[in-house]
Amino acid sequence: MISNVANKISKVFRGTIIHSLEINNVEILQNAALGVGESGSIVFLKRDVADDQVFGEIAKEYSFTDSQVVNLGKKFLIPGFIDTHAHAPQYHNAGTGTDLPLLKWLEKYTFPVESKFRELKFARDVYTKVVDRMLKNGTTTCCYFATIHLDATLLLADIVGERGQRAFIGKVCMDRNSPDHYVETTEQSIQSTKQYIEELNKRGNPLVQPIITPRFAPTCTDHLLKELGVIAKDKGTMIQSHISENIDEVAWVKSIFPELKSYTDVYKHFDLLNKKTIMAHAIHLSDEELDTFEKCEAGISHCPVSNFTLGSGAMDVRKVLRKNIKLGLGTDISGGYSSSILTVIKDSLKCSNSIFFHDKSHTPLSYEEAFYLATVGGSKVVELSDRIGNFLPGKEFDAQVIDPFSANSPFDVFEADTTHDIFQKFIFNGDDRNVDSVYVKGRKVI
Ligand SMILES: O=c1[nH]c(=O)c2nc[nH]c2[nH]1
Ligand SMILES: [Zn+2]
Repeated sequence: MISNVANKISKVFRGTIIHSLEINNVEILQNAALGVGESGSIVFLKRDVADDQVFGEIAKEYSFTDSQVVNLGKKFLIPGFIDTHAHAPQYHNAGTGTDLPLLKWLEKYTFPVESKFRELKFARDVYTKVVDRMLKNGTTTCCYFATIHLDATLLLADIVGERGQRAFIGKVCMDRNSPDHYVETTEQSIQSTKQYIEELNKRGNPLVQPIITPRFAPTCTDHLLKELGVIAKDKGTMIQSHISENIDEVAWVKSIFPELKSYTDVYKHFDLLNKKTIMAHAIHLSDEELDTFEKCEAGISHCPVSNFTLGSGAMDVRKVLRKNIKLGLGTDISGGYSSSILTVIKDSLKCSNSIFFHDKSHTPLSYEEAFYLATVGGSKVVELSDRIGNFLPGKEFDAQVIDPFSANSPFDVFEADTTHDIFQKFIFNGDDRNVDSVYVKGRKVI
């Protein structure tokens, strides 16, 4: 009998459980049982427990009763998705402003909407809706960019905390090459970043962490980049930014930092490239820059929906994976129009296929690999692979119950379909109508 209080069972899921162990190993467990402890951690994962007697023995061993058992029936359990790159304020614009490339898009649509977040009423409305939408789509962990506004960024953190999502939230820093209505002084940017970290840490929610967020190199002075590198090191925080998304952007960085070797070298020079760094896009990096990512153990957020929409280019996932660089998926709301990681999974396959069209040596990404990137891959990028990403005992229970037979399900299941087929149908044709419930660290949040 298990007596350890931390391991005291609160819930047991019985039925089909699907998760990734390795990039090419999706484990589909039929007749499995997963026990969640009162602390929100996974206490056990048992395979092959169809037999009631075998299940009864597990119930005895872990001291749980029938009333604590959730029989999944025709539903199945998968890990929560990890969105490694999203702009919460841009959710206001999601699905609009899809006609311009990056730099023009920032100027015409993005900076104007972000500057409105100085008003807390406006911020509350958008932030409540984006967090609810993310959770409905099964995103249990999200790396959010907020805006330059301290109050509104703390408000986002409070809303995320109330709703129970796991998140990294960054106050955006930008002190040059930005419009007059949306820019900070260097001192304001440094001070409000320090204050933000202090205030957020005071809230004491271990699920919601600050992340140092220089918007991207062109909108930050050398002084600001240097100070942000120092703060990140002092506080041990994660770092997020953008890199090498668009050809004009890369040329612009070269003209601003002529003394540095490359875009990657800019972040490295200012101590902003290490194993706690998440760089979005990374489409046009040279082999040498990818080597630097590998050496620094920095992670990449692949955002194909955004890359297709803004016409930025096709990132070569195989090049990144070959070098053993940590890789996750990101919606990049609202460069990406969809807040669903399922949409990102599908576009990551199209992106890889598009490379294969002109390079037959490229092996297209499989949907199982993309599912890995959306879960375990993301957990590595956010440096939480010991806690989330799959259902190994000891990890925290971040999960979605998927119902392929929900009312208004966007796909149909036929008699001959195997569990593998149904899972694949969900990945390609499913959406939030199939997300029955969502858990973060054992707490039901949907
Ligand atoms: O996709 C992007 N979205 C942004 O908001 C942004 N800012 C700089 N670079 C960016 N890229
Ligand atoms: Zn972005």
